[in-house]
Amino acid sequence: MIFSIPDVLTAEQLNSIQTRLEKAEFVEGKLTAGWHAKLVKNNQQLKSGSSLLKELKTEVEQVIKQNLLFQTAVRPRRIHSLLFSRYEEGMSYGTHTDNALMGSRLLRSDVSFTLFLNSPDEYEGGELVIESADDEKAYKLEAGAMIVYPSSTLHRVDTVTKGTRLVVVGWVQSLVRDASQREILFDLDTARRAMFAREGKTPEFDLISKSVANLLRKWAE
Ligand SMILES: O=C(O)CCC(=O)C(=O)O
Ligand SMILES: [Fe+2]
Repeated sequence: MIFSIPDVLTAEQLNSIQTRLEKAEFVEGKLTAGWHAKLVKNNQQLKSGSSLLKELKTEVEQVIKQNLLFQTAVRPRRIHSLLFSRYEEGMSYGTHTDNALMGSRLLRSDVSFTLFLNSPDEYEGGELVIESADDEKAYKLEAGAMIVYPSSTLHRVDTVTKGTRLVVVGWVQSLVRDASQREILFDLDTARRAMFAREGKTPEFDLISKSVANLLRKWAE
């Protein structure tokens, strides 16, 4: 399931993050890419180990974690490996797949996300393109919005031909590893919330709630 979430960050939060990033030290993105992704990764990212990275990571993780749509659709166990990436004119990230296990703790990447930190008006090109078996789709969202997609895909960032693209990318180890199981839970949860809003706590709502809980018990790890 690929979906977007608008307004994950407020204008104030975006402003504050942008201001802090303006003065920050960025390094070559290749430093954190796997051996094959290195060949096609041409961007910059906030220096790892810096206190600013720690501070921003905590802030952004906190906001993402609290988003209800994210919680129900992704079921995060760990949000991890956040990178603040910058693409200047001429930069891109060619077709690749994300590493399955990341960092020294070998956290699994079930779900990938890109949270856009500046407006699409500020740059040309720079679309995130996600491939499927017979098609591909390009995403370039408003500042503060986030695109969420399965880590199992091939994807790329097209060349920025003008301006600067600023994003946070990150990965999630989900409580529910299987994407089709996550989708069943998401659909049932969405349906029961709609029923609750319309009719309150009916016996049908209770039955669906019971199923959601029992499926989670079966599938969560
Ligand atoms: O910048 C993006 O939107 C995605 C970057 C990406 O694919 C990655 O860092 O693995
Ligand atoms: Fe990627």
